[in-house]
Amino acid sequence: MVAESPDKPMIQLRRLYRNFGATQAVHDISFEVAAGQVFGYIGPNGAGKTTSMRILATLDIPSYGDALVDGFSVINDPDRVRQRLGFMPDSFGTYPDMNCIEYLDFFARSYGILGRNRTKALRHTLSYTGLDKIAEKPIRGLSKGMRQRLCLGRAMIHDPAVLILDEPANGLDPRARIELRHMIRGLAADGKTLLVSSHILTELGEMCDAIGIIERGQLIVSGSVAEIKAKLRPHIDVLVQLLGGGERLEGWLENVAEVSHIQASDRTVRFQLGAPDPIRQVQLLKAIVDAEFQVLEFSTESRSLEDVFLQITTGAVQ
Ligand SMILES: Nc1ncnc2c1ncn2[C@@H]1O[C@H](COP(=O)(O)OP(=O)(O)OP(=O)(O)O)[C@@H](O)[C@H]1O
Repeated sequence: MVAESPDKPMIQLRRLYRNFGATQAVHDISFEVAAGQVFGYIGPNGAGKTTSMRILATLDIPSYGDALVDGFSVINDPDRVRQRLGFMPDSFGTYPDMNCIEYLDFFARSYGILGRNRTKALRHTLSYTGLDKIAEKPIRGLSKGMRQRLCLGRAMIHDPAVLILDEPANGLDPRARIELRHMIRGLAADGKTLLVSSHILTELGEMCDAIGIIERGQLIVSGSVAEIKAKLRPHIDVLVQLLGGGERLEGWLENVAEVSHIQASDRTVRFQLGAPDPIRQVQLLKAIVDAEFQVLEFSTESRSLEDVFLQITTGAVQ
């Protein structure tokens, strides 16, 4: 099942609130995820990610506001939401004595998938998650990575248009993380819409079309990774490598508008340029070359996602 219109929002949070006594676990969160997009939901422990995901998965109800999946409200139409949504929780119960195929078959039956369709769904899920070679292995013998795959398989067995994955990369080794990233991008390429949480921004940055950063129940910032970086980056860092004359370039740059924080040695000059506009960078490079500095390399250094995350969040938990 995939969405018909590519621009249609498949996930919508509309002014969502969830209080537990005095704790405002989710406080006025709104965002949308368009069909076929991967949205990274990032925040420190206790930020409110699981609470909002559980509401989307119809396992909890909001104190105020609404959440919609494919246009259906979790409050008014939870059954339709469940048909369209697969949820992979951050901790999950597996049955150690069952094998992979029995486990997936159990969930396929629970979704009412019958006969040939069930055989097809099982075959597709086992092959997609790479579990086909160990389909008959008991769950108790599976590695953490294989268990995560099995749980993803369980979430996708009924071919939902939307997948909600709560910290799927948690505890995985680097190879398993890369494989997970490929599976997530593959699902998006097949037209699925995904909401994926993590408390590590770099884990998600590269695989997401957009991200939202949540802290203490509030969405602090959302948008594409590039947009968020640009929003938070009033300057760019420039590195110039020269054949020599770095100190002379330092003196020259002191008279250039929007240049600051210059650090120079004979062959290397670093500085900040207060305009992220690429045209300005091209003009500056041309001016440096025209002034007869022997430039070997002119590069801009992009700030890491970790830096961006640290700048946005205060690390506060409740
Ligand atoms: N059932 C509950 N009863 C009381 N408080 C709760 C309940 N569920 C969550 N909370 C509180 O709500 C806040 C948000 O928790 P939530 O699990 O949504 O955060 P999270 O971002 O998913 O964190 P983590 O990364 O640790 O899973 C926390 O302060 C948590 O203690």
